[in-house]
Amino acid sequence: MDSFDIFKKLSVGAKFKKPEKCVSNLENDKCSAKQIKIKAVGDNVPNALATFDMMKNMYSLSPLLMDNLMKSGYTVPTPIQTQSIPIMLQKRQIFACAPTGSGKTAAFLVPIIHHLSKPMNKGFRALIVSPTRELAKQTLRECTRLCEGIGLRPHTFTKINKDKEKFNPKLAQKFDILIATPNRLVFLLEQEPPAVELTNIEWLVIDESDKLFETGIRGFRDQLAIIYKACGPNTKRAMFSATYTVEVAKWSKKNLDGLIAVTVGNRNTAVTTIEQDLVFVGNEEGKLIAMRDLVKKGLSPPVLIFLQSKERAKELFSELIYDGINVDVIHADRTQQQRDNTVKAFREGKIWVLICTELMGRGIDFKGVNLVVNYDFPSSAISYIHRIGRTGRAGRPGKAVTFFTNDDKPMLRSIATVMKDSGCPVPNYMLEMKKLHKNTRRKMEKQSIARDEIRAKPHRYKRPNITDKTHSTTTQSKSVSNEDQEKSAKLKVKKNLVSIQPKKDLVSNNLIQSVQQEKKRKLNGEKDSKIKKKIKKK
Ligand SMILES: Nc1ncnc2c1ncn2[C@@H]1O[C@H](COP(=O)(O)OP(=O)(O)OP(=O)(O)O)[C@@H](O)[C@H]1O
Repeated sequence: MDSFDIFKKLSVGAKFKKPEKCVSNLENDKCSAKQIKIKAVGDNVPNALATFDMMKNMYSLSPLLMDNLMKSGYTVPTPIQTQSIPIMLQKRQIFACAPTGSGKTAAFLVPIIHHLSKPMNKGFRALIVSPTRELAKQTLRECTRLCEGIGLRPHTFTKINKDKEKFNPKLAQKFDILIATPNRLVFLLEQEPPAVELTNIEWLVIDESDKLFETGIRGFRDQLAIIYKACGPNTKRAMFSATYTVEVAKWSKKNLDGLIAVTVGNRNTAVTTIEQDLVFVGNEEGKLIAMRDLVKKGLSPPVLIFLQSKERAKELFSELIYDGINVDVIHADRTQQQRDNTVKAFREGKIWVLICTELMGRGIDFKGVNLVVNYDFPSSAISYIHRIGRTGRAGRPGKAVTFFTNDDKPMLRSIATVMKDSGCPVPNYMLEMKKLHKNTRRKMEKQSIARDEIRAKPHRYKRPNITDKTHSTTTQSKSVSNEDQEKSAKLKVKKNLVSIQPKKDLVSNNLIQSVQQEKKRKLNGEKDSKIKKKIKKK
């Protein structure tokens, strides 16, 4: 059996055309080695193509687009790309489900760029809807990279104050692809006259489709209905997500003519390259101790820590900032500019540990995140899959640690099941726990658990008085002199910096430089005033 036959065998349900030339080439070998399982259901499913060259030959992809793919380091299509690109190149509507970090963004961008082919001055001809502004900006970056030299002009709205938004429809003539959040788009569509024109949209992509189909008070679903209505009747639609929900599947089947549903791997499982741990921490105090324990044992930045609310994210930030960790926090209360700066600094390796909320749970592609910590237990298995999917992307290894307390036990079974399905060992008792009724589970998913404030107990960990000049991050007794406190603080900072020393091959030079700068700064005793300022700002 040659490599292509293996690839074919592993790709259950999809139709393949055996390539003439590339049976034994490296690209097909790579595909088969990854043990791909692709399922494509629909009438006349186009053949999955194992190389970009095959796509180029069969669909005349432009040499510029091919160059841009190579420049991005995309030498072999990922499994979702092998199947969804040909489907969209044949102008078929698609509902696609593929694991986190598996290259879904390029899977829809490549065919769209091919179809639009060149600028037309007709206004927006493709629309990509993303649930968050951070994800929209990231998609814009990838789109701009893939459009280089082709002349197509992608755009996302950047104005921060909605009242001041003066998006002139005439300006839209200069752009071809719009990437937007539903909130902003609906706001513009509801102006009198509408401030954005979507009648020329040929392709509409709903990224993170299951998120955008969630119901709520003026939920995404209502906004999507307004967006659909504003697009022309001949718009082709494509739905992409890492997780599958029956609602979206049903909706797509009913509303998308000639639909092809594509699933890569098993539905709603985590990526197998992520090592997953569940840690019982007893209570809130135990979480902080466990977190500090992780730091002590040595963290390999970049690290993402998820909390259930912005209030809790701020609280944890106020604790960890004293531990000499290069940490920052991102949540919806921060200004757009602050959020952008934080994301940029984390991407550049200037921040090692980023505390965040669900806002960063979906779609965000930070290169080489080594560890995801679920400080607060995720509210659903779907949320768990997306959160931990920020690591272990594009075939890289990653690690996820999830803390749980007695309060989290009702939801433990569903997370343990995800872990087991992705090949991680889990104690049997977790899998044997009582299964929640669907309605109870849904209710619980919508409510956040009321948790105690994140704050170290005074007898165990004395929070330093931030008005003191020489605060320490260690437990202090009243009798300890200022001099001793200062020494101890410096030692602690030094120890922490050593314990979270990053691995050279995994992080940028920037990161290493900032480790050294930080070390110097901390040891020079400049820490207090900066920390105070930082906390005030957040
Ligand atoms: N063909 C390819 N070869 C190598 N790397 C790729 C390829 N396609 C995409 N990537 C890279 O894989 C990473 C993940 O891609 P992307 O963000 O599109 O994943 P995703 O499937 O949308 O994930 P999520 O479900 O979390 O949104 C990115 O860093 C991207 O640059």
